[in-house]
Amino acid sequence: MSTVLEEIVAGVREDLAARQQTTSLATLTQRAAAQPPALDARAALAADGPIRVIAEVKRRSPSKGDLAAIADPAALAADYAAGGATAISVLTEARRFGGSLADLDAVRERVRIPVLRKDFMIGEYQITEARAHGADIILLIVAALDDVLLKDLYQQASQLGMTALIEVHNEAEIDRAAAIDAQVMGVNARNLKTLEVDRGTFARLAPRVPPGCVRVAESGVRGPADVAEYAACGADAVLVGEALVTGGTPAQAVGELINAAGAAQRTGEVK
Ligand SMILES: O=P(O)(O)OC[C@@H](O)[C@@H](O)c1c[nH]c2ccccc12
Repeated sequence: MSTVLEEIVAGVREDLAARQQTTSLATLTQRAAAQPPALDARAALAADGPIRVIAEVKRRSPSKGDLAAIADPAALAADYAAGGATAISVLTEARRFGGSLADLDAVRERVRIPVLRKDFMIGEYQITEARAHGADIILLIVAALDDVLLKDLYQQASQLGMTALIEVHNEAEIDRAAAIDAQVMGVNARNLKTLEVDRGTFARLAPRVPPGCVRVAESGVRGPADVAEYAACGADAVLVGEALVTGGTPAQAVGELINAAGAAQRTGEVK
């Protein structure tokens, strides 16, 4: 039986093949070269402060189904930025998450903070495509890549000036990410093979993340208390989708997450 991750990647592969028929890599390379340089997302995520929030534009998910219609992704991203988000994550996967490159374009045009293209990257075409559409950060999911491809895509992203958020879910994946000298690691509380969420994953794995590497806690944040907990366990940043798109007041919601981490830090909870 195939895992959820394998099923998602199979769909991504088909959609990718269709795009490759309509837009050549040479065209994307030209468009990427015409973009303003990528913003330094690593520095932004490593900056001082209680916690950095990467706020996600997420319409639906394989685990939860429809979350929010998001008719105007750029307006949502602007709200996130106004609330103090450090970066915006835009899901571009269409089949399971309802995203698109058009969403990425719209968000890129509106905000001046780093933008993450959140997708299932399986080849160099998508990395160039991300830069051509103005992304500053790409996601590389260790569980979806072999070591050779992981390293190739990581190097390509670096050459294009982008930051790679390397996503891990267990000890072995942290070691594989460390082997390519990952500078920004995202510990996903959701197992993409089963979609199960375990909020203890970050606390358990954080000590194994190499020092100097920016630590991002991904998924499962229900509200301020969960962010305070992630911050207390040493997260530099949190990546939040569902709680922000279903909350109704995104700018305020982002502010509350940041304040919760700040309050935890002031009362000495942060280790
Ligand atoms: O909606 P949540 O539970 O706040 O999760 C956000 C984000 O971490 C999640 O969307 C995510 C993390 N890694 C991914 C990889 C692919 C697709 C989605 C994801």
